Amino acid sequence: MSLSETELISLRRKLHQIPEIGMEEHETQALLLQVIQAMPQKWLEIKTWKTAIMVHVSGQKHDYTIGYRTDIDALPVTEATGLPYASKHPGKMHACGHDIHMTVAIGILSYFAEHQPATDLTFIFQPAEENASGGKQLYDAGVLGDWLPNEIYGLHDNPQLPAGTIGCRQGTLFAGTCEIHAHFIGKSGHAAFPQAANDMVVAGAAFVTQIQTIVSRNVDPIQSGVVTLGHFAAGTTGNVIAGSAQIDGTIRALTQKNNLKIQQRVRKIAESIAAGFECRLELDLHQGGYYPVENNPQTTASFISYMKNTPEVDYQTTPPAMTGEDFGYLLAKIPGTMFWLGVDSPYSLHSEHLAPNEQAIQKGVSAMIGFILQRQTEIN
Ligand SMILES: CC(=O)N[C@@H](CCC[C@H](N)C(=O)O)C(=O)O
Repeated sequence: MSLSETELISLRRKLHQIPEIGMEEHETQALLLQVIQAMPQKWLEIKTWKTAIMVHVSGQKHDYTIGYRTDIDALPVTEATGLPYASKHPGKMHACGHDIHMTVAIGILSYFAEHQPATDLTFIFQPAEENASGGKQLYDAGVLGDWLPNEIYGLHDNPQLPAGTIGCRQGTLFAGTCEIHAHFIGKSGHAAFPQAANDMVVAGAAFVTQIQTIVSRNVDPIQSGVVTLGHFAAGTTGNVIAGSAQIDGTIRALTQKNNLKIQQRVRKIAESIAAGFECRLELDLHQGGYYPVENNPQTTASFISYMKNTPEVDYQTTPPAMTGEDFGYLLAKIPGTMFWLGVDSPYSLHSEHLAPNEQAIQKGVSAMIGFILQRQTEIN
């Protein structure tokens, strides 16, 4: 039998209790495998790669494959929801709702394990969306082989939308991101003798200040961009001059062109600060697989048309968001569509208080099963 809403909610709570950081999702992988192996196996084949799981559902015809992807990793966040099924892993939490994502994927898979699809389907349970471009790693490793989908879909939960509402748009849904890791290395010394040291608090502060000009002075104001520096660590105490400053942050832009332009400006400013302050710079600008999430015109037209015209689905066209997703990499390789699933919470993604409304799960499952069935008639 396809999994019921009650069974799905129970699974989601189990997954919620065992959050794991990217590429360490061993317990999560074991639980998902247990659930998948308990489904009818007639049309299923299962492969694993590191902590990923791939499931192939053999359809009535084999000339086309529709893909569905979920991420499975969690964040280094200490949960503060007070829920009875809160995280059992100290300092880790499904604060981005990937437990909801996995459960929706399992719900869709359990339906097609019972009802043979018209075309082949490939389900991808990918690790490390938050930290290590797990989708890119999996794709580049070539492990999908002939299970590589012709088109692919994936969702992200959205606390700002009512539970179960589907949100989508043509074009760019999410920004492309790039991590900034800048290390300025000078010379420490006594606070009383600045002439004998090279103070990296001052160099780092100058970098932080100058970076603020990128979005205001270098990015077309009609377009947009973000440069956030979320971490600055320098020095040890008030009367010792700091010999090093480590500054970390992230770039966000809705086009790859703007992302690269911002990267280039960050590099230029960091290098000029290092030259001006006569210090050493170690700079890592790391984009990995976090390309802008650009929805394909054809698959997205079909997706939006189904969601808009199905009375059981609440649909909203949503604006682009500055969140990132390594699904952007898969969409650069395979046409497809990413969409939002509303989970109605006053707290944002990555908040230690995030408590998604579980009613979204069944609505997401039903909407996606309906869409796959409809899409298969369009393809055949
Ligand atoms: C949906 C979401 O919150 N995604 C993350 C993706 C992280 C990208 C990368 N580690 C970076 O910080 O650039 C996000 O922070 O948007």
